[in-house]
Amino acid sequence: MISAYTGTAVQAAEKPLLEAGVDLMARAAYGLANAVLWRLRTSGRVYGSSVALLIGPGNNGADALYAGELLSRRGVRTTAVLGSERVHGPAFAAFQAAGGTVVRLAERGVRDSASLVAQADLVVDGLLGTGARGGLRDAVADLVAALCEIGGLQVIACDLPSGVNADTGEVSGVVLSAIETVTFGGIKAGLLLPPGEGFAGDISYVDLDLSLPAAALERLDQDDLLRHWPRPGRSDHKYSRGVLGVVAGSTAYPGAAQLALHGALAAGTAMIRYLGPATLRAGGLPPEVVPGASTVAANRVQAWLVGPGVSDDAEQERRCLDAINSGLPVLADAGALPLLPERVGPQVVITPHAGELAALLSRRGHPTVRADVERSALEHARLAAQLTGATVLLKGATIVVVSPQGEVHSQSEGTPWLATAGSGDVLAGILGALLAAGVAPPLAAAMAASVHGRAGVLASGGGPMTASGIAEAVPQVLRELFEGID
Ligand SMILES: NC(=O)C1=CN([C@@H]2O[C@H](COP(=O)(O)OP(=O)(O)OC[C@H]3O[C@@H](n4cnc5c(N)ncnc54)[C@H](OP(=O)(O)O)[C@@H]3O)[C@@H](O)[C@H]2O)[C@@H](O)CC1
Ligand SMILES: [K+]
Repeated sequence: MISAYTGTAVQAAEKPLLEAGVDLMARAAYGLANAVLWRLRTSGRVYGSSVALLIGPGNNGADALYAGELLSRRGVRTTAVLGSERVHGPAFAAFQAAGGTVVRLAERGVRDSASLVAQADLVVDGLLGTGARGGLRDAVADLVAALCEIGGLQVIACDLPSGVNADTGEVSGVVLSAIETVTFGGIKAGLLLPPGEGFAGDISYVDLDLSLPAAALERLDQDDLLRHWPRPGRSDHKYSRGVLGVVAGSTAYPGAAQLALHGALAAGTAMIRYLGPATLRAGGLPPEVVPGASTVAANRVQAWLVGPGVSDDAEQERRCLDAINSGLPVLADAGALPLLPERVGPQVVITPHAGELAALLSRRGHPTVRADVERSALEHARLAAQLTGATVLLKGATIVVVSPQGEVHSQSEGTPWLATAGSGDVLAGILGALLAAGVAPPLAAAMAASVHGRAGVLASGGGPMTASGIAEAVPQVLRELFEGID
């Protein structure tokens, strides 16, 4: 499990150590300098290479300056570009004493400073850290915009990319994309949330031995999947492993039902009862799927998966609603989302993409557009969980899961190739399988996101793939997971 924290929590945990005289900044700077040295070494040389340091007014800038001091002493040509009048005095003095060059943005101007920075082998972003309020401003924002336009820079972010909110991953204004973020004391939640994660690159962690509180966000790893993924015991039979009821598809969208069913079967559901249009029941179903009784109430199942491909079909919509109101664990996706009652219980999971989440919030009196959700995903997913009472899985390159109790997970094992029609239906199937097997909604949602991403990577192999291919790859992902386990 990877745990991540708010900036405030990390700062609070630093306080007692700082009061006891522990030089945390020296440890942070040492970690940052080592990351830079490693990058320089792997790209050819340390001695005589050049590093530009972008320096802000606070302790984030101080970390970068102290790292610059260490780099200068190793023979690196360092240039600090001071973004503001204010700078951490002792760090600045140490940097200068080690022979670093200083450039003031206000004197040198944006264009000149940008071309100077762009000539460096590596750039360290020490403009803003956990003390930031909002994004980069004024000439510093112009400098970063100019650097983004030049492009191709090798940037290492100090603690977090400046302009990314440490707690939420929200991005304000312009942000330099890093190849690596060296983060101190605790991984900041914003580094594992969209859109911030997209700017962070690889995350390196410098341990400061802090006593941290409960995590603000958790990300499952391979061990968590192995520990929690349901596996049949010797005495299990097809009913005891959990029966999934599926309400999916319509005459207009038969494929979505197919993909959701494939996803659920691939993820290990032993018994599926399907409710849908006669045309689909008559021959278009995978042979393993059992046609269910026509009403929701007449089917004995442990969980429901409703909504994929449901469109303009009153009978299917009635079934979706009955399933949502059944009190059983239920995953409501796609066509079921507009049918969601005002409040539901915590056994309900909804799986919107950004546009669907915006529509859901707008229907509930919070006018929202897709771009709002994309800019601050966590905030909007959290609001939806609070308003509906459901666990929310927000789809995207980084998937965010928020439970109505406020638990937050994020997963990003996937590949951009996963953005393909039907991919979400397969995800719904995987998640439905876990709910039917009795896994609690937030954990089920995070595990489904993880396995869906891994299956996408396997199916893609670096190239295009189909949604069916994702479902076909799921058993292989699980086989590799269980390898060596009895
Ligand atoms: N304490 C320690 O020993 C350790 C600290 N650590 C490091 O410290 C970092 C946190 O340091 P920090 O609290 O100084 O915050 P940071 O973000 O550097 O600067 C805040 C300054 O910027 C200003 N400002 C705010 N928003 C702004 C904006 N949008 N645009 C422009 N300016 C803005 C704000 O101004 P003010 O609020 O005073 O007006 C304030 O002066 C943390 O990320 C980690 O790197 C680690 O080394 C571990 C040990
Ligand atoms: K930074």
